[in-house]
Amino acid sequence: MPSLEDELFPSTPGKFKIDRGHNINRQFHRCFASTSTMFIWALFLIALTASYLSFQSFVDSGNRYFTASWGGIQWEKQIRNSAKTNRPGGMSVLVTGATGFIGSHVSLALKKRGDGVVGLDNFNNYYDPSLKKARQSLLHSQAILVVEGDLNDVKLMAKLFDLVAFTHVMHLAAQAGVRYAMENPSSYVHSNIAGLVTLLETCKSANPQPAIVWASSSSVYGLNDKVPFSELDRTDQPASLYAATKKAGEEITHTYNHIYGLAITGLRFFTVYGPWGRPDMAYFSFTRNILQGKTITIYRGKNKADLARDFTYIDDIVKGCLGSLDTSGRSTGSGGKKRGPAPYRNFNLGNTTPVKVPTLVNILEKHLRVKAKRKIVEMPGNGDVPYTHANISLARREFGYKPTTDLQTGLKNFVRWYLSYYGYNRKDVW
Ligand SMILES: O=C(O)[C@H]1O[C@H](OP(=O)(O)OP(=O)(O)OC[C@H]2O[C@@H](n3ccc(=O)[nH]c3=O)[C@H](O)[C@@H]2O)[C@H](O)[C@@H](O)[C@H]1O
Repeated sequence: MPSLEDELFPSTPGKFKIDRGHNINRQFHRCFASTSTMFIWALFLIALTASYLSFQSFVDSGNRYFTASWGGIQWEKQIRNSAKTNRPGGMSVLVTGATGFIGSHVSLALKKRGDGVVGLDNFNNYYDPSLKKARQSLLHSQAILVVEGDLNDVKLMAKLFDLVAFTHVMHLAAQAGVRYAMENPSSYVHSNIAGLVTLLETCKSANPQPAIVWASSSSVYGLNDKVPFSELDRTDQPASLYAATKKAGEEITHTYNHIYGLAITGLRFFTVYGPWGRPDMAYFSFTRNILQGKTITIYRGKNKADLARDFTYIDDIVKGCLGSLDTSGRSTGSGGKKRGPAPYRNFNLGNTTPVKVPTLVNILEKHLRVKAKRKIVEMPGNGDVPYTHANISLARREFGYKPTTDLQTGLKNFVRWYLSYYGYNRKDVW
């Protein structure tokens, strides 16, 4: 069987071998053979160049043939339909991370009140992608299209803005998780830094420029020990790479606001929980392990102090996101040029009531009616902070943010969802 190399480079001299017995025709044959050889070689070179160029353009078309499923007239129509608003003065919002926990809830809430929504998500496997697919089905049932693609795909991002004049971007796509940053640091740089910059570059060039609301994190307060955390407190002591990339995001967004006139709001979320939540988070994995009779590990801080979090319920966070979008103000630039100052804001979105982690476990035990097997260990030095506590007066003043769900109620809703989603019969548990 000929190798690929043999096929690409056939042994041309053999093909034009001259019969040495025909002397009269020798000159003619030699001449003919050399002309033909040159001709064949020329053809061959042209063919080779053409194949190289077409291969290059195939590769250049953004790897999308290999990795993503977007493009085509039908797809473009679906994007435009999904982005259509259904109320006077409605927004057209690009939601990144749309099949994530917060992204799916915010997308549904926007659609429900008549805003147009186009989702974007790369469906990565940081946690079970089937949960993301299930959230996608939910969005699909409400006529929200989620494009499968990566923030770093410059061509896709530009295409989306070619198709729709988005008024707002709700940027929730990120590599989440505080402790995972020690396992896979580059994924944080890829999504939270490079992906953010690609998004901002796209938004800066868009005409009109959208206003941007994006997910920062309570983790930016890092080792700050002044409580409750206020937006005026220092955020220059991150305790994890995750926190450092979120803090960097705040600095990067400030730059784009300053240079290009993009209206930008950063939301510092405080340990968000609830139905359709993230399986990597403590309340979720504790629930799974308690139900499976497995031991849960509870971290404890210095001097045996319990860790505490300002756990914030998803519905309150959704209200905060919508309030931020509604008050975002407008970007002022066009054609990549700033035309005047635009709003730049950062808000805490927390619950204002920190709860100790062992108390969270007590509440789960009560709702699940199963006793947890607990193992208490010293907090490993992997990026955790001992406690978080939000001062939310700024968000309250700007858009009336007022959380109303306590941890008891929120976890009850979560447990109800968990049991039904994973097919538990209540009798199995109680
Ligand atoms: O507010 C944020 O900005 C972040 O919130 C969330 O981080 P955290 O507050 O660390 O939440 P989460 O992991 O649920 O741990 C909760 C508590 O359980 C403790 N914890 C955790 C795991 C375990 O096995 N044992 C344990 O005690 C643990 O020590 C901690 O005290 C998001 O994940 C993050 O993406 C980001 O959004």
